[in-house]
Amino acid sequence: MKEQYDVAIATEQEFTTDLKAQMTAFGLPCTDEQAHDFYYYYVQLIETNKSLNLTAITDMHEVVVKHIVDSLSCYDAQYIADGATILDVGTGAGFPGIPLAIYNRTLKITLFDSLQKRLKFLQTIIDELKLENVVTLHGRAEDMSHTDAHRESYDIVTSRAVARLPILLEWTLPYVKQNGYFISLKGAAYEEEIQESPKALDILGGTVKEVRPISLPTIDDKRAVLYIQKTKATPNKYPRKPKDIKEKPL
Ligand SMILES: C[S@@+](CC[C@H](N)C(=O)[O-])C[C@H]1O[C@@H](n2cnc3c(N)ncnc32)[C@H](O)[C@@H]1O
Repeated sequence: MKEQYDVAIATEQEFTTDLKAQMTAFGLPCTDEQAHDFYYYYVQLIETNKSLNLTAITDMHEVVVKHIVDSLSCYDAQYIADGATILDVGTGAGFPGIPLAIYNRTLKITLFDSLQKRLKFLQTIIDELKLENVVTLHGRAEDMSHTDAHRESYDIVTSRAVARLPILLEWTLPYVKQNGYFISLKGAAYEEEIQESPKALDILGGTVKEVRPISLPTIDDKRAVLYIQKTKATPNKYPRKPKDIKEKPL
């Protein structure tokens, strides 16, 4: 933890210059207002990380590229229309939900996590940045989709770094409205994970519409965004009990 206490916080000018450069390199223009909001989020992330485990990434440039630009790498109006309802499953410190909410304030985003402390941190960001388009939801992904308020209720579900794809599909697809999308932000093993998933996709009603390899500015690693459409209803018995999902993935 000592290291985290010593992390230097960049000035707003340093942060904004880098953020705008990396977002432009990725093809996403960034306004001054958005940059200002992202700076506030970055500072709070680093400050709060001293007492609450939020992220292992604390270097300013890495926060810009690996958290902010990476979160926005899934943003595409072809899939994410203005005003869309989005559930971010396993949002943690708010990725990709908060960057999407700052980038497009018409999106109606629910930040969902099983850890209340992280949601409390996110509520302070929501309040301070007046993100009227964002709410938090506390619970387990496997439980809440059995309630009428949440089942097949979201245009889009997003998730980054939460579970392997066959498990994640059982957690997320029940929340997606028919014809909506589950958008999965994945790391190096994405091809292997897709190969593990045909049975889960078939049972749960998902179809892989696009696998988009992502190349982030200034770093050389393998990642992709998967756009998975909900093409038929998920049978009511899914998701199964947490133990069955983990021990017997579809
Ligand atoms: C590795 S973090 C990833 C956080 C964030 N999405 C990111 O990319 O930085 C995984 C998050 O998923 C949450 N999580 C794990 N299992 C969950 C479940 N069954 N239901 C809801 N959230 C869960 C954890 O509390 C944690 O905040």
